[in-house]
Amino acid sequence: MLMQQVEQSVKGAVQIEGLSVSFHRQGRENRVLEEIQLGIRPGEFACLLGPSGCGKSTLLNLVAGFIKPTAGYVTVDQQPITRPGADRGFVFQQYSLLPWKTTFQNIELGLKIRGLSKPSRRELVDDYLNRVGLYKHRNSYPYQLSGGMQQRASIVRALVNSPSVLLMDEPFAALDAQTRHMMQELLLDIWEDLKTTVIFVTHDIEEAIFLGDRLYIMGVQPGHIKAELPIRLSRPRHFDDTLSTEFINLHRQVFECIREETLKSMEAG
Ligand SMILES: Nc1ncnc2c1ncn2[C@@H]1O[C@H](COP(=O)(O)OP(=O)(O)OP(=O)(O)O)[C@@H](O)[C@H]1O
Repeated sequence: MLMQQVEQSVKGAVQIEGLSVSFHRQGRENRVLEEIQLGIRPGEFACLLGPSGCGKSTLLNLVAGFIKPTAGYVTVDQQPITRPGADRGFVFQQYSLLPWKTTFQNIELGLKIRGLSKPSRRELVDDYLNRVGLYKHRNSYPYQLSGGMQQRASIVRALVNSPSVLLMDEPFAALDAQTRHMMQELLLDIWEDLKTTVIFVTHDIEEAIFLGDRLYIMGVQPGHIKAELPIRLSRPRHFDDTLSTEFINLHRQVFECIREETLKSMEAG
């Protein structure tokens, strides 16, 4: 059990109300998201799925506070989001470790900025590094790590700061299939300890069903929440679960829902 477990479980309520975003380019308005309404409970694992360009990353960036909405708002634990903050950790698709720092130094950075003492930083970071099998690579530089190892370090870097919400934008998309499955199981293992709220963007239907408590399937033109689907598969989940009839039926249901939207966006060119 990780040290931060207890304090995590009651934080991380995300509320999105009437959220719309438009971008302007060369005098033309591009309405990307319209009237998004959703509530994610503390500790919930929510997955955002939808065709390319429907606005998944934009929605995640709004929760992160990287961009501002045209209308509506996001709150985390009743606090309106206006900018990035330590209550939200972010894991990107691209490996984003600082190349001139070791694994340990990359992970401890946020703790150092927050003023944690050296022994406390070492204890916390090493605890996580052991947990994700990276302890012996603590003094390696990012170029010496595989893609999967770098993403494990990126996840730890986000979690070590005890965020209420972990935002993940296709974090495993660049990994090979075997590594991706291992990373999914590892992420669930950690999440089941910490119960941090997770919002996870993915293209991969199997990944979303395997990980999520709830799927938000987005539609296009402009981006909106088309369907909300609770996933009631028992936990802990294992890769074999993806072969069950229940899983396959859910997959089919989600596939059909996304296919309709993909066809719409293709017809619109
Ligand atoms: N900063 C920006 N300025 C202008 N347009 C933007 C900006 N960010 C996103 N867009 C546009 O918003 C739309 C949605 O993009 P977004 O990346 O959120 O979609 P997505 O569903 O995550 O796509 P993908 O699955 O392909 O990553 C796209 O048409 C994109 O061109």
